[in-house]
Amino acid sequence: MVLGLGTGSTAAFVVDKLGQLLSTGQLSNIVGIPTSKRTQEQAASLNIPLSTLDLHPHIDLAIDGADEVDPNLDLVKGRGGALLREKMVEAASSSFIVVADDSKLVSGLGGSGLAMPVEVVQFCWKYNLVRLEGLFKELGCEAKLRLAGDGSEKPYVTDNGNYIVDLYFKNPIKDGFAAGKEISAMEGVVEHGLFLGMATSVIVAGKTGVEFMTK
Ligand SMILES: O=C(CO)[C@H](O)[C@H](O)COP(=O)(O)O
Repeated sequence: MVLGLGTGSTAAFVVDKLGQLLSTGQLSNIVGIPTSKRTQEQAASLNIPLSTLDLHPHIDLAIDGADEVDPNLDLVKGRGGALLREKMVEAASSSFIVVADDSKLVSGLGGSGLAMPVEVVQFCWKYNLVRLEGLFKELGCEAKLRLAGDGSEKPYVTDNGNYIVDLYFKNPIKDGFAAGKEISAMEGVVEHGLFLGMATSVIVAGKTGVEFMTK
């Protein structure tokens, strides 16, 4: 079985569990396709066999976390910075299961007030930041370059050598597909964090237990 291995604090639990199941012999014959360098390092440290999309262009199942989940199982992903590889791996997967807690549930994407990331090339990133903010002006969008988070003014650099512009919306996005299309059409945009029509099911943990959301 070819498994897409997600990125983030939730996906890390999944990777840990896979490592444990492999080491106790409860699982065998799997190969993992990691969605970030972080996940690659974690999986390698647990002796999970790894490969690439080049060698395994068809993935059976991907498991990952999400930042926002709407009632249609459309997602915002990439606050962990791995959106490009996540989207490539998850788009190549026959099934894509999201694991999240109920704080991630929103009625409309962009509605959490937290970031919706867009990966952009480093060249003239400010030009694209201004264009992205202008695109969603009527939603009260504020665009910010993501920083490395080490207290410096250095930008965060993705595994692919790009920057991230985080979009903060005052109002949720009405038409995710139209928004995604417009963002992707911008020269210099590499990928955006709207994962639409991709999740097969979502496992949501809440105070009262675990709920399965399917289409
Ligand atoms: O998209 C992601 C990384 O790019 C993560 O899946 C998302 O940010 C959720 O992370 P966490 O499980 O830590 O809340």
